[in-house]
Amino acid sequence: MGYCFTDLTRACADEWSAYIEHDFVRQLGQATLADTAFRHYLAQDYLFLIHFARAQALAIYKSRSLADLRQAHEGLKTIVDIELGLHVAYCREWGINEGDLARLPEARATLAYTRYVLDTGSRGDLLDLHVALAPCLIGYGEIANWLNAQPFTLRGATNPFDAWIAMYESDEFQGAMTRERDWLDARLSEVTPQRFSELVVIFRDATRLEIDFWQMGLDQQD
Ligand SMILES: Cc1ncc(C[n+]2csc(CCO)c2C)c(N)n1
Repeated sequence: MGYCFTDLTRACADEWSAYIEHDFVRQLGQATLADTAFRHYLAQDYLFLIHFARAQALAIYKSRSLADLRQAHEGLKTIVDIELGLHVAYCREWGINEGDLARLPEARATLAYTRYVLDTGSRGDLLDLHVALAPCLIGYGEIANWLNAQPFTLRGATNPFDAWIAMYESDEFQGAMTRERDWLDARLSEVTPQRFSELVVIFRDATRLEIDFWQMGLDQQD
C-alpha cells in the first residue's frame, strides 16, 4: 500500500516513454512535422475535446463528495467555456473552420480512445475515470517539459508549432497538471495492491490509446 502517480508510470515505463517521446512529438519539437499531419491531429483533437467534456460531466455524476463535485464542475466549465473556444480559434489559424469541424468524420483512434475513457468511467468509480484521464491530463504537461529539455527542440517564431508547446508549458496548465497529480497521489495512497493492479491496466490501456492517437496524426489515418 501507499502508492502514488509515479508508480503508475513506473509500472508502464515502456508505454509511457513511447507516448511522451513519440515521433509526432519529436517532429513537432524539431519543426519537421508535416502541416497536413498537424492539421489532421488538430481536427481530431476537437472531437477528442468534445468527448473529454462528456467525461468531465461523467466525473460530476460519479462524484460522492462536494470537493470532488466542485472539481469536476470546474473541469467541465473550463473545457466547455474556455478551452473548446480556444481550440476552435487555433484550428482556424491552421485553416480549419468551424464548419469543417462540425462535419468531421471521427477517426478510429479517436473513437477507440474517447469511448474507452467513457466506458471505464461508466463501469467504474471516480478513481477509475481519473486514471483513464491521467495520460491526457498529466501526459501533455510532461510532453511540453520533455520537449523543452531536448536540444533539438526549436522555440520561437522559427517553429510553426511553438504555440502548441507554449500552451502546455504555461503556468496555468502546469498548475492543473500538479493538482491532478496531487489528487491521484492522495487516492492512490489508500488502495490495496489488487486495486492498484486493476488501475495499472487502465493506465496502460489509456497510454496505448494516446500512442495510437499520435500515430493516427502522423499517418493521417481515418
Ligand atoms: C489526444 C489528447 N490527449 C490529451 C490532450 C490534452 N488535454 C485534453 S483536455 C485537457 C484538459 C483541459 O485542458 C488536456 C490537458 C489532448 N488535447 N488531446
